[in-house]
Amino acid sequence: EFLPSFLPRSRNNLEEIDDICRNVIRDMNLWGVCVVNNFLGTEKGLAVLDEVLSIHSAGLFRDGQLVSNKAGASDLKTIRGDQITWLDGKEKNCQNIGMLISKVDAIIMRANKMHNNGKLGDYTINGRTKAMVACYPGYGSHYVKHVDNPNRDGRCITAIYYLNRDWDITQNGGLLRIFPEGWQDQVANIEPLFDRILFFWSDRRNPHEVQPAYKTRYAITLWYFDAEERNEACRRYQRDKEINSKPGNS
Ligand SMILES: Cc1cc(NC(=O)CCC(=O)O)nc(C)c1Br
Ligand SMILES: [Fe+3]
Repeated sequence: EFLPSFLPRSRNNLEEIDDICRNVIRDMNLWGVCVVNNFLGTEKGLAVLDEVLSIHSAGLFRDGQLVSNKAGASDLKTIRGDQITWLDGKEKNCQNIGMLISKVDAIIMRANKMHNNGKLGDYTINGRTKAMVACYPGYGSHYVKHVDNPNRDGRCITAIYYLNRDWDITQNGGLLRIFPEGWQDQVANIEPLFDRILFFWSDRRNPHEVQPAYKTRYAITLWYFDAEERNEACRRYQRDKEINSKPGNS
């Protein structure tokens, strides 16, 4: 319907981006972890979910690694971990995933500029991985406790967008538990709720695990690079490759 022009414009998305940036900067510098709910709004969130569901039903997810179940060797049944696929968001029928990626980029790049002369947590962020779309198929699939970037591969921030509607953690499991360094014995229990995005430092400060999920659980992950750490990792990789390619080396 026609809206009289004198009505206040809805908060434009730059104001919204600024608000989110301030939250991200504060929480990352205070806790190393930041949760933002209602990131895209229901309608756009559902559009992203639809694209992920159609990718999944098209069988484009690579089977996740096999993890032996808790019963150990006795019971040979193995449980698939997460199934994943990598997207840059420009593929056909992925425009909403592409819009999500652009919004996360806008937040990270703006937060990077806003905070003490262009550094977020003393990082200079200049790139990221493709988007990793992950699906935990349920039936107890989980992800063991790990650190995303234990050996300075260049990744400084992990961003995970969750797509799970009507998620009941008591029935469906799939809790992400982070054990932030410096929090003493406190842990961060993150429910993988629809339209929620989570940011955390990718290095050893944030070991985390996904507890067994009993309903299909979707997430889209982006990892952002720190320029210096990434360049150093690439130089190390090149050097190792040269050393290993010389005759007589292992
Ligand atoms: C493939 C891969 C997946 C993940 N995912 C999570 O940690 C789960 C987070 C969540 O879905 O809540 N992490 C690493 C370091 C690799 Br590699
Ligand atoms: Fe991880």
